Amino acid sequence: MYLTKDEEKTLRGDDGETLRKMIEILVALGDIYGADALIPIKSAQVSGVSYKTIGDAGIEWISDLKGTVKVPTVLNPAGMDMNNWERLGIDPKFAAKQIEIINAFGSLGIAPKCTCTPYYLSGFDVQYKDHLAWGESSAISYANSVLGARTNREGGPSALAAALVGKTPDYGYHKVENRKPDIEINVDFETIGADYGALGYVAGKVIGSRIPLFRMKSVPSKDEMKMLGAAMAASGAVALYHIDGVTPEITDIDFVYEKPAESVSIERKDIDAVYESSNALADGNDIVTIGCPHCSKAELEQIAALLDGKTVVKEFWIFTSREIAEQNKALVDKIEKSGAKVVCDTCMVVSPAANSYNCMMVNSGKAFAYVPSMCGIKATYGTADACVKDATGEI
Ligand SMILES: C[C@@](O)(CCOP(=O)(O)O)CC(=O)O
Ligand code: SF4
Repeated sequence: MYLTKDEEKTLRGDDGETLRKMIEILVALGDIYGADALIPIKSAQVSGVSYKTIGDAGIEWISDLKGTVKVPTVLNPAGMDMNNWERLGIDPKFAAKQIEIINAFGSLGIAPKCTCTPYYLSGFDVQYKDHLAWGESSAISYANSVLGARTNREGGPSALAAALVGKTPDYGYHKVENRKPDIEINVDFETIGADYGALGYVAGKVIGSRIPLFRMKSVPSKDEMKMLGAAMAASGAVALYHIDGVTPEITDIDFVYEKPAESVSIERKDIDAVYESSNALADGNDIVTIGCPHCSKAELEQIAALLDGKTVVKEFWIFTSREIAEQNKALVDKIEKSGAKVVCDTCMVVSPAANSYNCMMVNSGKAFAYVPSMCGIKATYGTADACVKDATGEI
């Protein structure tokens, strides 16, 4: 891989041991995947933040690093709400470790913004064709597909290396020739709300790590595309998808591609089966969660309206970023008046808070895929409306 004189100096260790180690990671990745150079990135999002997922080895790795990130950088959700961790019953020993992790990232100049929806944050805007180094699979999918930006699926260390160096190796999804669709998915029926998470859950299993081109009857909103992409990245490994007539790259006349050779149709009954699989768990949900990925303002508005005048009869947690919660205090108050809890910086999957429950109801195809494996508890699937009805004891 070609390196500039300055990059060579960094690799020799002239800029210190941390930057030497960081550029070494980038060069190794570039060599493995055939990159010809390092390219500047506009922002980074570092996953591997929760003590639940990185443990003591992760703390040690981050704590050894010195320096300051060169681009705006945010963190993926941590294992707890950093301002209010007692509320969900987090063990103080876990909290101490989590605070240590956030402080270690802080000493590298990374603000404690812990979210999988960095694209909602002010000062973190993403433009079409921007190069990024993001780590969380739903955020990557949203950036590549809905925003038309360019990022590979970075692991925790490579996203942090890119943040500290300000560059990433130019391979994979950074190259336009690797962004062409290679499977067509036809969805010839109307879809709305949680249908998109169920569709992503079904489609991800068919697509694997390929790039789908959806032909859809309905036009999804950005929040619906967020749910579709998150689910496909969890049940499959989809990092980029196109929707005919909707997403920016496929509607760009300069984007040259051929009709994919393989074409698959997903039927309404495939989506219904996701909702229905939940009925098999007869003993009921003892907790309901929404916000995988983190809620937008519009999603908080929807939950607040659905909860209006009602009281929850079981734990109901709604996850969002701290910035969205702070910008929408009235909505948060409205939701919490019902007894539901709006929780920041963390989520149902990366926090240990839900581990002691038996069965969680979700409106997210991604959470539906991950809650059983990462929290060791059962999951049921329903619309936001059904989640609210379950939490308030109406069904
Ligand atoms: C499950 C996930 O959303 C969060 C956990 O990952 P991490 O601990 O932040 O690396 C990661 C992903 O799907 O990319
Ligand atoms: S599991 Fe869901 S809420 Fe948690 S970080 Fe991933 S996308 Fe976000």
